[in-house]
Amino acid sequence: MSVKAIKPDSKIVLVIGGSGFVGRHLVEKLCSLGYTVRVFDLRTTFEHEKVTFYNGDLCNKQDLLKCMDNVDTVFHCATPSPLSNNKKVFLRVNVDGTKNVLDACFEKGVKNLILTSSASVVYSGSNIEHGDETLPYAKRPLDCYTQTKIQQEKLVLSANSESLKTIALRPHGIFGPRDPHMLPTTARLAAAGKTKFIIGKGINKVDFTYIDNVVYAHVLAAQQLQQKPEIAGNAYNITNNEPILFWEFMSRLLKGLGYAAPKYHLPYYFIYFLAFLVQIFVFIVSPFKTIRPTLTTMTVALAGTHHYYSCEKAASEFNYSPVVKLEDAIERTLQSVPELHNKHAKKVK
Ligand SMILES: NC(=O)c1ccc[n+]([C@@H]2O[C@H](COP(=O)([O-])OP(=O)(O)OC[C@H]3O[C@@H](n4cnc5c(N)ncnc54)[C@H](O)[C@@H]3O)[C@@H](O)[C@H]2O)c1
Ligand SMILES: CC(C)CCC[C@@H](C)[C@H]1CC[C@H]2C3=C(CC[C@]12C)[C@@]1(C)CC[C@H](O)[C@@](C)(C(=O)O)[C@@H]1CC3
Repeated sequence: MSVKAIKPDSKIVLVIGGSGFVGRHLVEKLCSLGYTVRVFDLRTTFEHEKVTFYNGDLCNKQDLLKCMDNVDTVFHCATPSPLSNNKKVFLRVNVDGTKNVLDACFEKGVKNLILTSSASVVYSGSNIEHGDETLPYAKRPLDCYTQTKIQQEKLVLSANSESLKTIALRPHGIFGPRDPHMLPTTARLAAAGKTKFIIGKGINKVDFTYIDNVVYAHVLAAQQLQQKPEIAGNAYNITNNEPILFWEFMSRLLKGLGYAAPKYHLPYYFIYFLAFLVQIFVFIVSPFKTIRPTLTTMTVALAGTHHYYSCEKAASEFNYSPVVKLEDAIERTLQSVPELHNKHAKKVK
């Protein structure tokens, strides 16, 4: 089963957050398949002759209603930056904003809503090995991003109905060209000399998901929601199906960027406690100054524990399987970094 091209301009789709990393890759794929694509976002970050851009705030339902006439399917992939540290904004966008998206979908007769959720909605900092969708939502999420992603997913899945089919896709550790989070943060930390250390023993395995596989899953799910109503109302893990040692993956990126791989080990619980103290300090000064630390209990836990997931449910219920293997994905990602283009071009198959 693969994603299908459609009769050109026979279906109108809306990508909320379409100017972002996942959103833009999704928009480009949908256009290539013949969809009429609209983008709703706070900002416009690119031009495309086949795309109609609507600038607005999904927290303002009137803004949303303006772009939803005759829309068949909505892809909701808007979020404040996961590494920002603003609880109010997360609650406002991921929870109140998602309520607006659902209300607008019902008002405008949208048939399908695909939410880009996150595998971390079941992660509270303990090891997860081959975790499937039966795992409960994290009772104590490590940050307000994750807390609001849980609330968001619950809202979307409980809205599933005869008139609006909803589905939540849970990618994990998305990377690829134009990623604004993982690679740039890694490069910034490396440039500051902060990537000499391995947090913990370095034996924790994690999932990373190449952007083309995430986009493929979104289109596949959207194309099957109507034919397979049984998949509606469900959440599905979406990964590369190739769990890798976190520090091996990071070392590949760092060496690809021209930096040395981390080599000195730091005790995991010591760094976790340090991160906890940093967060207390950030909270104390927050009335006076907003600080966005990279060292948080969430990022330390992600760097020091197992967190990889099973995609068997997506494979069996809507035939998902990754279209780009991890090795190729890493090379393509490094090749996409302008200053590294020539160095990696020859390696890409
Ligand atoms: N990047 C990852 O590793 C990852 C992993 C799993 C899930 N996700 C999920 O994928 C989705 C996309 O993430 P991304 O990495 O592309 O993020 P991103 O920051 O690149 O894009 C998010 C987009 O949402 C827009 N947005 C934010 N607030 C808005 C508002 N109030 N109104 C309208 N638009 C608004 C932003 O302008 C931005 O263009 C998110 O739902 C995220 O939770 C991301
Ligand atoms: C050498 C350094 C330790 C490198 C630091 C890399 C770090 C910036 C990334 C490593 C794992 C990434 C990650 C997300 C953001 C960037 C990292 C922390 C993530 C929190 C982004 C939001 C997603 O929804 C996420 C929670 C998910 O489940 O995919 C991400 C988890 C991994």
